[in-house]
Formats: sequence, structure tokens, C-alpha cells
Amino acid sequence: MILNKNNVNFLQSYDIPKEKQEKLIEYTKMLIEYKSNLTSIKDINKAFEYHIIDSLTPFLKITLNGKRFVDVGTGGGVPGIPLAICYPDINFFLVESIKKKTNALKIFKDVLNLDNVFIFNSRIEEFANNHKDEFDYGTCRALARADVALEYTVPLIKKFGKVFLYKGPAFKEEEKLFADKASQILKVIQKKIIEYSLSDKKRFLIEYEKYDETPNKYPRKTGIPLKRPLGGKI
Ligand SMILES: C[S@@+](CC[C@H](N)C(=O)[O-])C[C@H]1O[C@@H](n2cnc3c(N)ncnc32)[C@H](O)[C@@H]1O
Repeated sequence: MILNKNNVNFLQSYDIPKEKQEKLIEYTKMLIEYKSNLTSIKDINKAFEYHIIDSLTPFLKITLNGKRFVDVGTGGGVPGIPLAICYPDINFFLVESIKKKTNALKIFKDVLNLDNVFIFNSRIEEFANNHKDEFDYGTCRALARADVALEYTVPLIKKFGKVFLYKGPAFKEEEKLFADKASQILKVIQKKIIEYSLSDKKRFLIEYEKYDETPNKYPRKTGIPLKRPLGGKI
């Protein structure tokens, strides 16, 4: 086993079956070794902790009954691929604007034999024009400030569906300043904050529920959510 004790403890304490463990490790290796840079972390144990454990830990505390899950700005497939490995009955839709990253994702999907992964090379704002209200769940990790992340994700989600944002400790401040305003406009309500820890940092998964239809004008045209964020400029 190439993983250190902490990482092995994680796999064992959550009772992740052997075949899934092997896929998670294989994916981490491919992610750090891919010919073009998909992650700045090149150490397998650090990458496993930062990408795999961070993706999975909060979800091991949540029950998912829906069937369609979208990961926006997935990059090299985080958190979409680790989640797809652990939840084979849910279909994961991975959206990423950079072609060389979606090319890598296609290879990872084939090598790991993930029939429940679907890859889209597109800007989120454009993808949303054709896929409004289609998903039970949406997520976003390391992509943008919470108000921008919500504008990208909420229009894709069905009424009563959920959006999960991965955030660090700065979220409390971000929430007061920007996210509260965006959630009112986009008609989502914060339901839960799951707090967890990696070895050197505190992490949070913020769960929102969509309580009403998203107003038609969202998401706005490509680039506008970032240029004129709903929560206002800094
Ligand atoms: C910092 S990376 C994070 C990747 C991954 N979610 C993770 O946690 O490692 C953000 C990714 O979002 C993509 N991205 C940014 N804006 C986007 C947009 N409007 N539409 C689609 N992808 C976008 C970038 O190309 C990049 O790969």
C-alpha cells in the first residue's frame, strides 16, 4: 500500500470497499501524473488527502437519494470523480471549460470504468442554457466566491434540489458579505453546514436547498457572474 497511515485510516474507518479504494488510489495517481498540470500537489499522500478525503468526508454524513449530480468547474475531476467512484448509482455530470482537462477526464473515466460519469467541455453559463432544472444536486469546489458559485450552480438544479459548496474558514465572512444576498436572489436557503478537518485545515460543506424557481435571467451571459457578482464587488 502506497498510502500513509492517516489515509489508510480514512479508507478503513468509512468502510470503503476494496474495489473502490483501489479506484480512488488509481485516480489520485493519474491526477498527479497527468502530462499537463491538473494539480499543483504531486505527493500521492497529500493529493489523496486534499483531493479524495476532502471530496468524500462531508458526503459520508449525507444521504443522497437523487440520481443526477452536476459538478461545475470540475478541473481534473474533483470532487466529481471520487464521488462517482463511491456512488455508482448516481450519474455525475462534470462540466469544465478547458479542453485539455476534459480530455484528461475522458481518459480517467475509461481507465476507471466509470459508466456513471458524463463529461462536458463547456462554460457553465452556456451549459446552463440547455440544462436548466435538470439535476438533483450540484456542487462546486475551489471555483469562485460563494455568490458566483451559487449563480453558476443553482439554475441547473430542480426545485427542492440541493447545492453543496466546499469552503474554508473564510466562509463565515463571505456568507455575510456576499452569499446571503445571492441566495435570496436565486431562491435557495442554507440548510446545513458540515464542518470537518483535514490534517492542517478546517473545512466546511455548505448545503443549500432550492425552495423556488430560479428567476429566468440567471445565470447571466458568459463572464457576467464574475464581472458583476450578485453579492457586489469587494
Ligand atoms: C481552481 S479549479 C478547481 C478544480 C476542481 N473543482 C478542484 O477542486 O480541484 C477551477 C476550475 O473551474 C474551471 N472554470 C472556471 N470558470 C468556469 C466556467 N465559467 N465554466 C466552466 N469551467 C470553469 C477552470 O477551468 C478550472 O479548471
